[in-house]
Amino acid sequence: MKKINDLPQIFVAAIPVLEKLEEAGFEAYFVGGSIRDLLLKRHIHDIDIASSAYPEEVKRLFPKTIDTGIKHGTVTVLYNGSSYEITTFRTESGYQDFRRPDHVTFVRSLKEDLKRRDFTINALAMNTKGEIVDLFNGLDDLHHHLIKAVGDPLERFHEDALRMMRAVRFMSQLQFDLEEQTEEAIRQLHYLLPKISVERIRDEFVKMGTGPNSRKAFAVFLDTELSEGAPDFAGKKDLLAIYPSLKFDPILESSLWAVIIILLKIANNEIGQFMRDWKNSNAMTSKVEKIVDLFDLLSERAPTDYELFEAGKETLLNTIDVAQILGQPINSEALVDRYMALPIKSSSELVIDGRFLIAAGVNPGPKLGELLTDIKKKVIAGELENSREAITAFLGNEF
Ligand SMILES: Nc1ccn([C@@H]2O[C@H](COP(=O)(O)OP(=O)(O)OP(=O)(O)O)[C@@H](O)[C@H]2O)c(=O)n1
Ligand SMILES: [Mg+2]
Repeated sequence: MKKINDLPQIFVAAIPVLEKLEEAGFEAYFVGGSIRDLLLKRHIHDIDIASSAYPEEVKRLFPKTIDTGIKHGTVTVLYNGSSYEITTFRTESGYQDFRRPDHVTFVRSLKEDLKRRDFTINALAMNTKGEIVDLFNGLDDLHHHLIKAVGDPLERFHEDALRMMRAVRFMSQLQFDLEEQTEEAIRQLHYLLPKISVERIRDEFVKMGTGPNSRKAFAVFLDTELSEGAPDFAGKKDLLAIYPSLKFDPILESSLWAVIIILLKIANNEIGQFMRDWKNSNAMTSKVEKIVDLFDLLSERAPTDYELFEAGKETLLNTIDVAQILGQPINSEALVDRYMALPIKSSSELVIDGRFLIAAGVNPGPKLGELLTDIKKKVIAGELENSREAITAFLGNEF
């Protein structure tokens, strides 16, 4: 049995919780993604505990608990300043709608619990001594960098169609290959993806698209037809087929969306709808709109200083990133130099505002806004110094 000797602190801190369950006669293990990430020496963001204790039994053992998902067997235990999710060993039944089941059956055996998990690398468990329980050859698959369904892949994907997205997400994130029969099952069941909520599809899609091997994973996403069930992707395979041959894998989520929108040749006034179809936030949508706008501009001509100012540093750098991913030649160094040389980089850096103009005798109204913009443009163009004296003199000449 493989044994981990120096457990990271995040596990060590939780051991008393597992011990308390064991002392009461129950089984308790660390399970799921944290064991996979521990063995891959990846960052461990949270740990999950599985136990033979039923939720009520867990609640009786610990003074502070929260009913996180009692129906699904999950209780959160507050212990020593940390919170731990403890989920009762369970098998899920009644998957008629291809989503997470709405009722689960609690079981007392670890094996029953592990065999309904998605992939062998996610079906590992570890006890308090650091000993790894590997009932489905997950260690071997981890070693061979393989995403392989536990047992019959068709069953696993019928249980939860989101797992098909998780497969390509892990391919990208972990830089793993997809086992043949698991891939074949996705090809057969790809049409089930629309049963899953867009939010959950989006979260996996973004993890795939911003992972280190997204181009390779995207090829499988297209080849298995999984893409056909994603929002606004149906019938767009030809356009999306460029993705696997991009110059780089996107790292930023905003770059991912901008690249997709550019590949799909989505018109500027339709970006909002596309982003809403994917249930993206308004903040992400406006960020992406600005990037695509600037990208379109840069593809045609050099921007003016005022256009660079209006785009702002974040959009400029993000657009350069997108151009590099797409392999679009742009002189990024010169653009950044020009931006850095702008006399002001945001409107708040202008030494005057509307109130200053009113005090200087300008009548309030639409003309005032126009005058302020005019002054800003002149300052940015280097035609007017950003000082009260220079601007006062300029006003004197104007009136
Ligand atoms: N559709 C799903 C989602 C989760 N799981 C199981 O529940 C564990 C925890 O799920 P989750 O936290 O969603 O995923 P992780 O594999 O932990 O990946 P991440 O690092 O993104 O949290 C998984 O490892 C897997 O054993 C599953 O079988 N099927
Ligand atoms: Mg997890």
